[in-house]
Amino acid sequence: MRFKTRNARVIPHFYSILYAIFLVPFTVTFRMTLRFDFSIKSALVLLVAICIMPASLIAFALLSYDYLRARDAQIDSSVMTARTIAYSVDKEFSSIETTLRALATSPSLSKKDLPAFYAQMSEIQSSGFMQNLVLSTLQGKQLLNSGLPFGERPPISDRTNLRLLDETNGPVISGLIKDTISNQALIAVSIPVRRAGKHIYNLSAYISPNQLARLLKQQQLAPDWIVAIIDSQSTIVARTHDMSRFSGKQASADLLDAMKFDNQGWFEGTTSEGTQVLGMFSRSAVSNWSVAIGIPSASLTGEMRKKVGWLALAIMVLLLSSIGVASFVATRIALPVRGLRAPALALGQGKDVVIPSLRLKEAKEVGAALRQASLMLQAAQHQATHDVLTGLPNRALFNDLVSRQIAISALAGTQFSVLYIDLDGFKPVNDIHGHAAGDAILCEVAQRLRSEVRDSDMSARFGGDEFAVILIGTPGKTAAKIANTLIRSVSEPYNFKGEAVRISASIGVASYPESGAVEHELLRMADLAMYQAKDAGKGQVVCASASGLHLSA
Ligand SMILES: Nc1nc2c(ncn2[C@@H]2O[C@H](COP(=O)(O)OP(=O)(O)OP(=O)(O)O)[C@@H](O)[C@H]2O)c(=O)[nH]1
Repeated sequence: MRFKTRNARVIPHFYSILYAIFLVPFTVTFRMTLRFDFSIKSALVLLVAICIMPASLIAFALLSYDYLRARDAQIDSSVMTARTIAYSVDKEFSSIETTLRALATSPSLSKKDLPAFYAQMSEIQSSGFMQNLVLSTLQGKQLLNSGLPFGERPPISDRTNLRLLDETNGPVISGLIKDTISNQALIAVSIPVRRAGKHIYNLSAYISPNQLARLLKQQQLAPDWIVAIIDSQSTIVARTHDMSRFSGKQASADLLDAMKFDNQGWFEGTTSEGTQVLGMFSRSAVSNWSVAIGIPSASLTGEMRKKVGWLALAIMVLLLSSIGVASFVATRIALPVRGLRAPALALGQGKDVVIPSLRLKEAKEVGAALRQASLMLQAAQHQATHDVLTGLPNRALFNDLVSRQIAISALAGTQFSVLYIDLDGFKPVNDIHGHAAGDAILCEVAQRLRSEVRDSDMSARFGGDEFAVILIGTPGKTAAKIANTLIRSVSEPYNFKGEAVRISASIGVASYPESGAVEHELLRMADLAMYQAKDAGKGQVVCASASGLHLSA
């Protein structure tokens, strides 16, 4: 037998709840990730929360489901218990009826031998099972009462069951009746005594409600369960708790409401003393008496509350420890990633990229890529500003240096000179010894020029067989002397595959500020001077001064 319970209403929604548990957080998170920038830490913490929260909610849902199932089982078994107790009550009444029916057939009664019949009644009463037995007329006048000495009668007639006994063959069970002899509330079980089909007497047995309370005790019910036996008039007859207080009172309103339409079932409400209970009841179809069981809600949900408490604690610990681990991992990831900021900025500024110690594989890979990019950038920059063959600075870098030096010298009031160098007789080297020989000699020329000037000066190759030198802080005269030194150096023979190769150089000298105050003017003057040196027969030095171009001795 199943009862309609809350659980039954919950189960159809169970899968929708699970669906919502998973769908809602994931949708929210997905939208958040689209909208906001996350730090590694917040992303990991969020991830942990997303992983743990649905599992936690499922655990709570399963716990609730488990509780509802357990409550269902409790309801079913408690209704069965109520039915069993109601059956025991019926059996009690049935046993009394059997005794009464046997007594009603007594030959003493047929012979109207009332003393002998009284003796029989007394004997049954002395068994202790019944409070007393009464033989009365159809009008309710007591003829014999086993609770009184033979011949004595109570002052008031009991007419409780008379009308019913007239209509039925019994037994008729009264509610609680005030016994005029013992002054106790008792229950009367009455049958009609018939002879030749004629109703001649009524025979009743009175039992105490304690007799029924004993039945409750025999059931070994949980001590906090409040169990009551209720008569057909909804009056509490016996009870496990506070019987003296509630016996003879109406059952609680909640129980009466629940019993209005069903013979058995359950309800949630309060008992007569106001305890919140989960109540189960069963009404006997034979006697119309009921048994109600009230399980205090506190004891029913106590275990559930304990489990929920432990689960909440476990989830809290899991969540906090996971967030702690996530934070630690996030820091381990974020530190190396942040450590790449400085190298990236250095790369952008064209500075040396120094990769710090990064304890993360991916960050190390990015660091290595930054270093590689830095080297490639440096190589590209070198290529853009240097001559590929000789490695000397090219014209662009040289011009740039001249511009800067003009600015510096203008401020400092110093001088410097620029030498334009064009090799003499270089073409025949290519023609006679080949292009490779020409290349080797160009490199050697570069080397000689570099070695003849200071580190603070700079030699450059402009292309072909054209070179240039800037001499920092050097006035024109000194520059002319150095130019002659350079011609001597360049004119030294070159050894190419055992052969001595000879070339020379023509040099034009221009000095700042004498020959020009701006870069292009200064360089143009050096160029003109160099052509003048060529025209003067090569292997010469010509200086450009304010007064014109002069051959240097
Ligand atoms: N091997 C080699 N030769 C080059 C390179 N660049 C230019 N040349 C050659 O250098 C020569 C320069 O020409 P010129 O300056 O007229 O030759 P030159 O014999 O020095 O002439 P003068 O200056 O009048 O003495 C040309 O033959 C170019 O082909 C280079 O990178 N390597």
